[in-house]
Amino acid sequence: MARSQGQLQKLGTYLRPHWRDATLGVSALLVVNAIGIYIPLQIRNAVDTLSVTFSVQQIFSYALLILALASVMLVVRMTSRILLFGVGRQVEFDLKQKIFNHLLTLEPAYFAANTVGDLINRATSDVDNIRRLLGFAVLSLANTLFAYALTLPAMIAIDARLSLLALSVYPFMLILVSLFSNKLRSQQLTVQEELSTLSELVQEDMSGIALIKIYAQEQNERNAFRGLNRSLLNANLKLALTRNILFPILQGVAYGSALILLWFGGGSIARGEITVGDFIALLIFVERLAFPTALLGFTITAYQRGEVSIDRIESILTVEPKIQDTPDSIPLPLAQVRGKLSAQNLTFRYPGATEPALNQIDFVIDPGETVAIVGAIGSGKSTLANALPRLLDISPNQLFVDGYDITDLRLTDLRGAIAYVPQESFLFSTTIRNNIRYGNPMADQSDVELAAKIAQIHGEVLNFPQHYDTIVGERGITLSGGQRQRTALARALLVDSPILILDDALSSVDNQTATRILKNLSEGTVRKTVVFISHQLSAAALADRIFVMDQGRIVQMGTHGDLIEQPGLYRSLWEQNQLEEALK
Ligand SMILES: Nc1ncnc2c1ncn2[C@@H]1O[C@H](COP(=O)(O)OP(=O)(O)OP(=O)(O)O)[C@@H](O)[C@H]1O
Repeated sequence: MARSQGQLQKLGTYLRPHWRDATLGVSALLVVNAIGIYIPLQIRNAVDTLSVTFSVQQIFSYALLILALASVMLVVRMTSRILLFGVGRQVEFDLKQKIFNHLLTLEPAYFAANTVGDLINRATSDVDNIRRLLGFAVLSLANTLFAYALTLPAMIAIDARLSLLALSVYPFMLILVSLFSNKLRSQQLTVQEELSTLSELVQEDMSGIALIKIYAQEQNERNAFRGLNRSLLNANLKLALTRNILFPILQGVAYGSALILLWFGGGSIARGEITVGDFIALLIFVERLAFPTALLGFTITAYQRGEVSIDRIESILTVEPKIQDTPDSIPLPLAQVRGKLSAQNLTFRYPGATEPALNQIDFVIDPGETVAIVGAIGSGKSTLANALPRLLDISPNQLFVDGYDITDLRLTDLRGAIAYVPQESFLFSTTIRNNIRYGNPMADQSDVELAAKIAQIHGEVLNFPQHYDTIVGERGITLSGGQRQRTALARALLVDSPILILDDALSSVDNQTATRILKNLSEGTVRKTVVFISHQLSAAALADRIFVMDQGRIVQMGTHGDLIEQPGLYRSLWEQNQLEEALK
């Protein structure tokens, strides 16, 4: 009960911004129902008057009145539908906006724990359920309520006994609908599931088309598709069968009540208890109530489905971002950032992990210094790169920018001070120009080109069909791994932040080009602080200093010259690297 109250309150909050439209829509329904009562009463009067004294003029004036009323009812009904379905659509818009905005506040770890498919499902199907609930369900609930509240007294005023007899079959309609609606719902769900399995197969096969051809698996894939497509067909046929059974039965029940009325009403007319006009009015009233009654059953199902969806949506909206500003966050304007980075006893453990990914790390990196971080796979290099712009939930007093604890700094300022190129270079489906100026959309062409030149991609962009206007990504041309990485680097260079972190961001670029890029970076007029994470030791060797990581710790620090003099991990990595180079 308390849960249901909570859901109703939530519905109230969703509706509140649109209360005017909702109230107008519901009021319009009241008018529709009032006219709906008035018309049968006029028909009764017409029949009764005309059976006593027949006149063409009177028929004409009754017909005109009924036509006018029916026209008004039509327009008001349309208005109520436009308003109420509009409210559903508005709430759908608001919720989608709210979910998307909220998702943008959450840290990457949240997305690692929740699949994108599930989040998209909540933002589409669940929001859709709420839209239906607020459009269709509010409309039908109000309609049923008004229909009964106005029609019942009018019917009882004509003949209470006949009215109750005629309506006695309607509870069966409700029971039938609620019995069938559970079945309809589970069958609808099966159809949706079968459809998404089929779509997943198509999506996967189209992405892996080269693999299918290389392994000559076309026939197997065809068979798999046929199997899934058949399951979808079966699910659709079952759903159609249930619908095709239910709707004629409902119609039958409605006719049943008309039959009862005929049976008992005939006698009442003969005994002079009601007039023929009364009888016709009753017949119309009973018919009027059939549709809202059946709809009530579906409304209850829509409400139950909506309740589940409210829970699923609220479970996203109530997640508190772990990494966010506090009222005491300190601003750090870009112009004041010097670019000093330091760590004190930095330790970080991923949720559920037994070993820390970063273990008691200490360092100081001076403004303008280029530091390479090298080490074995899984030694914690990317974790350190993610920790600096606070993409991970780092505890206070461990990491500092210009002496400020990063957890005290305003997030936009901290991230504005750091340009970060992650391991996976992600490009949006837009032009190369827009990809490069993603962090600075107002940058002009000369800035875009300068960044592209430093990142050693400019020459290749000029060879593309539309140069900087070439569309890349899913809807455009496919760039090679190295081209993607250098485009992502140009994007980071364009924002011109004093600190640049490259997380293995040049792994697909050949050693010579990587070395040239690193030289470009260290030769700028205003030197950036560069953290260069790499497995390419020949490029890393150019750095001012090298940090060597092993199992979450920095085990060695120094210049390339110093480090190859000492026995240790760096020297063995370097010797291995030299051997590999010689064997190439
Ligand atoms: N999201 C995560 N959840 C749990 N453990 C993680 C997560 N990301 C990384 N790890 C673990 O943390 C450790 C450090 O990983 P990290 O990616 O920082 O290493 P790396 O040195 O960058 O490796 P590589 O050179 O392969 O990029 C590894 O043991 C890894 O399995």
